[in-house]
Order: sequence, then structure tokens, then C-alpha cells
Amino acid sequence: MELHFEHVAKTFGSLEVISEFENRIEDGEIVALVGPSGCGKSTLLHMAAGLEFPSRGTLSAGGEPITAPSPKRTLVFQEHALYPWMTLLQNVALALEFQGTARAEAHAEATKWLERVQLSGFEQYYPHQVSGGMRQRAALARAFIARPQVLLLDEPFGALDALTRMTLQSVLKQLISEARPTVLLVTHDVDEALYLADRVLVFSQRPAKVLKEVQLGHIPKTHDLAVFASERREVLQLLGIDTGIDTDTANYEGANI
Ligand SMILES: Nc1ncnc2c1ncn2[C@@H]1O[C@H](COP(=O)(O)OP(=O)(O)OP(=O)(O)O)[C@@H](O)[C@H]1O
Repeated sequence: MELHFEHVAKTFGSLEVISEFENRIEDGEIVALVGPSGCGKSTLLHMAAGLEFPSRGTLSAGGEPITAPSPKRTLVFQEHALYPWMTLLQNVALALEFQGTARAEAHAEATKWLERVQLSGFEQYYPHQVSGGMRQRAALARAFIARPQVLLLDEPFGALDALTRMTLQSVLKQLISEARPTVLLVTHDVDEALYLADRVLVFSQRPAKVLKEVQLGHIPKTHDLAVFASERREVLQLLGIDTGIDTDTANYEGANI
């Protein structure tokens, strides 16, 4: 499902957050939003989710104006994505139950999805009884089980250690390549953006505008940073990060903004 932001601006009271955003996210495209803290990335995601609305301009999904949240457009947060009083199985099944699927069928499907994200054996665990990485695996299962046409990811792995994050990025990439939703990803991790996205939009300080679009669709997806060296250098430069670093050997966490 295509997303189309047309001359979108957003203010909260007297605070101008987004001055002008114009972009078309093609059906099945994966677009990452990176930029300084507080520039308005999450606000763009919330508008795509139908939780906030533009002050000016229009925003549509599949040609229809976005006027409310929809199960076709799923938002995944960094943390607290799961209900703590429900087991992993109940959490994942809930996404289907919300859509009217009978409980037994939803649980059977959720069991399969937990297996797909390597959480078999943990179905009856509560979120606090598993690791942060396992919670985010369950959150991904819950997002994908409902087969969303648009996936809105807000720092989905921001709370995880670097190694777990890389593993989860690979899991996410695999799930995306199978389900082919349109994806908008907000991340502070430049390497995550380069690894997952077809296109990276680099934003300025608030009021946010796009400084540059970096095309990545032609580059094979790998965790080997050398493959993205010139794009990585360009994005970091735009974000005002010291580019004296050797991008071929810089360690993974060095690219967090
Ligand atoms: N509902 C709201 N009411 C008032 N102000 C808001 C609201 N939502 C966001 N803001 C303000 O808009 C600005 C942009 O917030 P937003 O969360 O979109 O930034 P961000 O780029 O995602 O930041 P970060 O990278 O730190 O998560 C901030 O100054 C924030 O305080």
C-alpha cells in the first residue's frame, strides 16, 4: 500500500515540528527516517498511523485519506509493545482476535508465528519473564500475524544491545521480504537504516525538512558496513557527526545518533 505525504506540515501549539514534507512511499518500499532527536520523525509515523493529523497538507494510504488508525497500518514501538498481564501467546493472538478471528484459531496461528521468530517453548511466559530481545521478537510476531499492508516501526530495537539488535534486524528483514509490506522505519541507528532500507531520508533539526534522500535499493543487504561505506559517510556528514572516523572499521555502535 502506497503512502503519500503531500505538503505535510505539523505544529503543536506554537511549536513548528514539520515545516513541509512531501514524499511518496511506494507499495512494498522500505524507507528509513533518520535525523536529530526531537526533529519530528515519530510525529510523521504517528500521522501515518492515524494517531496525529497534519496541520496543513494531506496524507493518504492507498489513495485514501488517513482519518483514523487502521489494522492495515501497524505501529511497533521500541518498548512496552506487549501487554504485561498477557502471555506471549495471548499477546500475539490478540492481534487476530481484534480482527474477529475466533480465539482457538488465533492461538493456533500465534503458536506458528512464535515458532517463526524462534520463541517456541515460551508461549506461556509473560513479557517480564523473557529478555528484551525475546519481547521484541514477540512484538514482531504480533505485528506480522495481522498481515499489515503498512508497517510503522518506531525505534523497534532501540533498547537492545548491539548484538541482539543485529540478530533482530536480520529476523525483521526476512519477515519483510516474505510479507512485503510498505515500511516506514524511524531509527537512531544509521547502520540499521542502511541495512534495512531501500531509501533513507535524512532530516534537519526541527522544524524538520529533508536534507537528502539516499538511495540504497541497488546495494545488497548485508551487515558488512564496508558495502555501505560511502552512503554511511554521507549520512553521518549530513547529521553533523565527525566524519574523521574510518567508516570501514568503525564499530557498530559508533553510528548511533
Ligand atoms: N502530542 C504532542 N503534543 C505536543 N508536542 C508534541 C507531541 N508529540 C510530539 N511533540 C513535540 O514534537 C517534537 C518532535 O517530537 P518527535 O517525537 O516527533 O521527535 P523525534 O524526531 O521522533 O524525536 P526522537 O528521535 O528523540 O524520538 C518534540 O519537540 C515533541 O515534544
